[in-house]
Amino acid sequence: MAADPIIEADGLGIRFVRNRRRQLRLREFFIRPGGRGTAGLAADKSRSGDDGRFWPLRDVSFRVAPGETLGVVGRNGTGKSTLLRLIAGVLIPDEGSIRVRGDVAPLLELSAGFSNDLTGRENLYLVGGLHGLSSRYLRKHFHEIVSFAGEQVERAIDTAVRHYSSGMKVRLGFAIISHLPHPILLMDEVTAVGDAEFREKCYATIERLLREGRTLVLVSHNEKDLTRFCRRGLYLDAGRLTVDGTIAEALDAYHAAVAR
Ligand SMILES: Nc1ncnc2c1ncn2[C@@H]1O[C@H](COP(=O)(O)OP(=O)(O)OP(=O)(O)O)[C@@H](O)[C@H]1O
Repeated sequence: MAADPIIEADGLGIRFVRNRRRQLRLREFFIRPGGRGTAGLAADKSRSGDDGRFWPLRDVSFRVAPGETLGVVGRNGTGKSTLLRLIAGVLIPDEGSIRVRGDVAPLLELSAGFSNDLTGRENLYLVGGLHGLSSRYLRKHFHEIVSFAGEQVERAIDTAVRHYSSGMKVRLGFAIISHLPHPILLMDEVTAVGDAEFREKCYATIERLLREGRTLVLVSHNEKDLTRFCRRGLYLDAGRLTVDGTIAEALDAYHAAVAR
């Protein structure tokens, strides 16, 4: 690989306790690039025990060069979303390390940063600001962002977000996050972002961002999306990375597992 990796996972592993979550609030992880080590966290390394501890992801190593497009596939519960959250810094590894050299635009949990009592306009400035966009930039692009989110959001931009439908929140969230200049895009199911018309707008936006050379990590069960956006594929099997190849190779492994 010629360029320095923009994402580098080495022996990455995380342990969960069933029904408990050790997760930072979204606001705490916003705009936090750099390495996240394991310092002192790997006390008990048992695979799983009577106490409900288990490893949803273990011994995962890979490198991603800038501009690569990576699809992560695997059956339900094999650790795909957990991997995205480790890259985003929402979760901290118990083993190994994950280094991310650049800011991450998390096109995930799109409405998670919103405060329900604030209006759409106020949330736009709040969430955009939390992600590092200046208020000057946000003022300049305000109409563009709001009009991307659609007429319904435009009409309700001075209404408290608690009165928005979940689709409206997702549309406003996507409109804001897709404005970030961050080099790394993380996505969980592109198709979860709304109705068919909005989805087409999202697809066009993602394609534009990829043409600009952004790096994409996409978790999806939708093969059309995976083959449309990703050249490379990781296949996870019960928390282990068993295929790191083209997206077609990763999907073949997935099909073989589903047929078993
Ligand atoms: N916060 C948590 N606490 C405890 N267990 C969790 C937590 N989050 C996920 N899990 C469990 O960890 C495992 C991996 O979950 P993950 O969401 O990463 O899987 P996935 O491959 O993304 O699944 P899907 O395809 O269904 O979205 C699953 O067994 C899940 O039930």
